[in-house]
Amino acid sequence: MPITLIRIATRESALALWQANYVKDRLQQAHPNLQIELLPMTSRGDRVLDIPLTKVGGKGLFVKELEMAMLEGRADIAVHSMKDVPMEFPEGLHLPIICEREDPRDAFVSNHYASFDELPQGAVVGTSSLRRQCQLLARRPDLQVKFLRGNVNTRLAKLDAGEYDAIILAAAGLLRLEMRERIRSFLSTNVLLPAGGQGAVGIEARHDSELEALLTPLHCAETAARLSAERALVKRLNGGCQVPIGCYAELEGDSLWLRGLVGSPDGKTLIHAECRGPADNGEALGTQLAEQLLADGAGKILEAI
Ligand SMILES: NCc1[nH]cc(CCC(=O)O)c1CC(=O)O
Repeated sequence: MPITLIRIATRESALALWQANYVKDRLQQAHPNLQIELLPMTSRGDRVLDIPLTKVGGKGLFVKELEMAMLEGRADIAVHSMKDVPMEFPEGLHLPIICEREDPRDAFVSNHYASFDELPQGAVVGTSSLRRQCQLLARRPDLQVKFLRGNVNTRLAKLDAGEYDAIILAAAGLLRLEMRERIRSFLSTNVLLPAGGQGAVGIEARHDSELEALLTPLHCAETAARLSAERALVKRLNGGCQVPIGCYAELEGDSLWLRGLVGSPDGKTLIHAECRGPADNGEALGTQLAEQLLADGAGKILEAI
């Protein structure tokens, strides 16, 4: 029996729903006769959080629930923000598709200041990402970094309530939610190296060659090559989205240029490294750069977290 229906398990946050609908629309374009349904899933308790606080077997509760739905046959695929996707998959599941990357940069969002450089002495900046915190403090030790969690709309509401002079968010989330006007400026990757996978969406699925063939038109080989290097670096450093690791790969013809960074949360120590290598072996490149960061002292910083 050929596949006639694909069910997409998704979280219910605005961003998760946007991403699921994006995959749905693109799949529908590629296969007009295919039936595609969303299966929105409410998580216990912490559904308002973008970064799940509760970890189950090393994974966020959300990811676990989406995976259960696929393993139990209630859903066929799940759509993830690649920067939040774990490195390991349960038996029977894998991540065959990586879609074209949106803008990978972080965005400066403020109601009073046009750019990071305009922030006055001692300004309060909202982020709960150690990666952002360490890089911003390295540049501006006078700033006060203040805890900020929640989904994109929650974070913006807290900014608007006056709790922060500015907040830092992934540009991709704001662009997808049609909130480009909220972005006062983009932070260059030289100032703020993104998280591995930032801005890219991936599709997790059961092992099934027919399903995979249907999904193939959504795959972006260039994005996948870049992310293979970034994810290998993060994997070698045992990092998730809660650690102060930045990494970013760009294609230069057949070659990848990979930059990586590990920083102490106070921004006093930043370890940078970069390397170039063949684009068809990003994994080796990522591992190699992670080794270099470790040789330069990254291990000590990461152990202290
Ligand atoms: N960790 C939260 C998260 N996961 C994915 C995105 C959106 C951007 C993306 O897809 O990389 C965000 C929001 C943010 O970091 O501001």
